[in-house]
Amino acid sequence: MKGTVFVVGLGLIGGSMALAIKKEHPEATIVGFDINEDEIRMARTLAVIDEAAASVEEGMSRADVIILATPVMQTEKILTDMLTYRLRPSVLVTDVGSTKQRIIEQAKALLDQGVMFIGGHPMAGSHKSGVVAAKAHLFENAFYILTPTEAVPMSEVERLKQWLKGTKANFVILSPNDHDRITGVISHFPHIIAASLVHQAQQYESEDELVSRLAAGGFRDITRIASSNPEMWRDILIHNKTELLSLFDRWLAEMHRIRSLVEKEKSEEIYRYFLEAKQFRDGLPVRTKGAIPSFYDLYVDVPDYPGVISEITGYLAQEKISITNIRIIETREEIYGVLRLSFQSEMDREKAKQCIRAHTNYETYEG
Ligand SMILES: NC(=O)c1ccc[n+]([C@@H]2O[C@H](COP(=O)([O-])OP(=O)(O)OC[C@H]3O[C@@H](n4cnc5c(N)ncnc54)[C@H](O)[C@@H]3O)[C@@H](O)[C@H]2O)c1
Ligand SMILES: O=C(O)C(=O)C[C@]1(C(=O)O)C=C[C@@H](O)C=C1
Repeated sequence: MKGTVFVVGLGLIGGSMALAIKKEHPEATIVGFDINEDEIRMARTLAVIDEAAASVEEGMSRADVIILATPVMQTEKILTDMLTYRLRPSVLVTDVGSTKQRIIEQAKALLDQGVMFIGGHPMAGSHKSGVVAAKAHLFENAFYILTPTEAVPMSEVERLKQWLKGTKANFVILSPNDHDRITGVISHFPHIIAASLVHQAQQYESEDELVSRLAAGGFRDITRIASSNPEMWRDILIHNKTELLSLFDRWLAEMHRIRSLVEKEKSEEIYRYFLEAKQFRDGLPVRTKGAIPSFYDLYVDVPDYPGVISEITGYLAQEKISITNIRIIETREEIYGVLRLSFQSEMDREKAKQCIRAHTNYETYEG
């Protein structure tokens, strides 16, 4: 598609969106703006944007699509400022913020002026920030939630999806309330827990400096997200306050429940507590990232050492099992990578699973 896409906020998500759009629509012009001039310079050096705008207002005046990719409190402010800007009549405006209710509330004034605003949230990311961490494939196979209001015709939602096709994400439409309730449970509250675990370890560290030196795999896995951008998370907590307050109450009740089981040494119940959590966790489609699992995919947890891919493909070749696609989709900190192998049929996938199990002790999962 031809046109000018203006990205405000050239960080991890804004940069990744710019790259994904350019990949699918090379004829589009990507214009960017960031309050941090270093990010603009870096975005140009890395060819994430074609041009830098002189200001938010200047960039918006020539845009066919506007993507707000700033922390959510900044997005709210920009939405207010936009009310006085001169925009193209057919402009499509969207955001990528992790919360939706407050953003949509703010965007109502813009919608009242006839500007097509569609709230958005690509549900993939990282604890890293800044344009240097941006990747064109960041959102591939992830959920991408859209929260159009009734004022937005479906044809405009389809137009936005066409622009965002390069993300290769699975679009899902939700109400802003449902969005904030669900993301509160599976994203926002877990970030609070991760940060609180780090705080707890830090307090113990003052008593014994061995704490951080011994902090190993489990602690690192569960606290990775505590390394995320504090400004972004401060804004999210304030925006989703109501949901989070009720989650705090439920979490405290949950902690009291397990605390009491431990206090009373209820061994059978403690076992069940972990078993039920394991069963639910193991059933999550974690490795596919997205809504629609690709068929005949097999995921293999592989240790991160050179030659491991050729080792696995070698075993499969010996048994004449052909692979249609192979990809490392995720690297867990330092220990494992996840290898995604795709097959033409269910039978091939089953044979591959047996073959890998026979030759290695790597865990395999279906999508
Ligand atoms: N990081 C994730 O995992 C993730 C995933 C999905 C959505 N989001 C959402 O995406 C948005 C951006 O997050 P990110 O991870 O890219 O953060 P980031 O820190 O990497 O990038 C944000 C950028 O916005 C710029 N910025 C801040 N205020 C600005 C303003 N007023 N005008 C112009 N630029 C401004 C900052 O300088 C920074 O470069 C947030 O709303 C966040 O909630 C984040
Ligand atoms: O992988 C991570 O580091 C993330 O925290 C990504 C994550 C999430 O909670 O899943 C963070 C915030 C977003 O709004 C969407 C995705």
